[in-house]
Amino acid sequence: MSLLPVEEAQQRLLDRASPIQDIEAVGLHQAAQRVLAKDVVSKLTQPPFHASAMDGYALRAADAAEPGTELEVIGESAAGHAFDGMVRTGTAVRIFTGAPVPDGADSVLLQEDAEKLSPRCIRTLYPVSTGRHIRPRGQDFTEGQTVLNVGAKLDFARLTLAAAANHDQLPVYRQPRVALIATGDELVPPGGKPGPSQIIGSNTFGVAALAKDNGADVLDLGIVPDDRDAIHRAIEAAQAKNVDVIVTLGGASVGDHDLVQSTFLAAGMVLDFWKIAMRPGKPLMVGNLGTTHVLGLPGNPVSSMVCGLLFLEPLLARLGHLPAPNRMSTAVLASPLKENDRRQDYLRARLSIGPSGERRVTSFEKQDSSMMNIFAQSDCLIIRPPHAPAMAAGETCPIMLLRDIGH
Ligand SMILES: Nc1nc2c(c(=O)[nH]1)N[C@H]1C(S)=C(S)[C@@H](COP(=O)(O)OP(=O)(O)OC[C@H]3O[C@@H](n4cnc5c(N)ncnc54)[C@H](O)[C@@H]3O)O[C@H]1N2
Ligand code: MOO
Repeated sequence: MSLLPVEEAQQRLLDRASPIQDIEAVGLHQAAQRVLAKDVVSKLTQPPFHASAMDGYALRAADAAEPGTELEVIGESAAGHAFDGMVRTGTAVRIFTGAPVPDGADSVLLQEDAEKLSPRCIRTLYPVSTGRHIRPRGQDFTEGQTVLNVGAKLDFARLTLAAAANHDQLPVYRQPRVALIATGDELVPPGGKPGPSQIIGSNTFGVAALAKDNGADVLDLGIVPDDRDAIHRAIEAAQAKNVDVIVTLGGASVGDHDLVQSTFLAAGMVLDFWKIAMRPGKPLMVGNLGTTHVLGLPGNPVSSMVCGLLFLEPLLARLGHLPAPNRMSTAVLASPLKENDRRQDYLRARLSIGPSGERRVTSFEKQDSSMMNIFAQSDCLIIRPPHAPAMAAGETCPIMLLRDIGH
């Protein structure tokens, strides 16, 4: 099988994926960052009454046209406690922010603009115009109005609007369910004391975090040894949970102990493609087990992270009705790059801001795909297309952002 170009591999993966249609109703706290499955129609009008925007006095603007007018204070309207009388000429009602404006009043005079002569009498110091400091009923939205559309991701602002529109539950699409299976006899979980020839199985945590960032519900099936039966049991465990995606970590290459592909094939997986013209990440495998997407990520930590960014992230976005995060940008090279070979290269690199405010990028000298320390220090990946010619410092190159500068 020849090496597949990255973009073609991404397209083939996405062509097979369709957004999840299952809908569930969840409480508002659970709804944060989820995607709306139906329009949200307001159940009430907001504000539900003409409301004061300030602390002061509700009155008739005509009474306050001339500063120095004395008005009788006939009552009080506070938030949650309306005044149910009528404001007539020559009278005012003490009012507080958020309180209903009493009948008859058409404006609110700031308390700073009034002199309190006695508990029942004020003198106006400034004129006030009609409607001043009053939030009209329905100014924000009205009952029956569509305030949010299907497909909206419920960020903090939209969630607050949905709550204000009197919804305590919201219909959202089911999150994509992702099972993670790390394979390798050498792997032990973090926190213990690795024996001779053992290393820490770390990739799961990064891939899980990336999947969660992209809206997934993650099931970590732990570490399984390089053993067909053990891998098969993990596949069955994933299937029992009806996951949408199974991600394996390691065992994707061609060694005698790389058993992932053969075990999945024996379990019925239809292989879509294997081996991509990219570095790192060449042995990436993609297939389908029934309706479940299978992503076999290489074991080298940087390879699995880069494959996660390039393949798992857009897949989860598609399944979850979201646009894939746009990580693409450009930067000015701070140091030259040599010509590239046939694999699309993703060079770990650091960003800085140049003297004219331009974004400058410096690639790390060492690019070994096992080096997580360098990857974690990288702000971006410089993209080097297959056979890209050498580039001089000062030229602009495409990059893929890993995080915002300074984070
Ligand atoms: N003869 C060839 N050998 C290799 C090729 C090839 O084309 N021909 N490809 C190389 C490339 S490129 C990569 S990438 C690796 C990936 O191989 P595998 O996916 O089979 O990965 P493993 O062999 O299982 O592991 C590689 C490396 O990563 C460590 N590892 C594995 N899982 C984890 C984990 N969950 N957390 C942390 N580290 C992990 C593992 O111990 C190995 O050191 O194959 C090359 N070989
Ligand atoms: O493609 Mo591998 O991921 O170079 O180490």
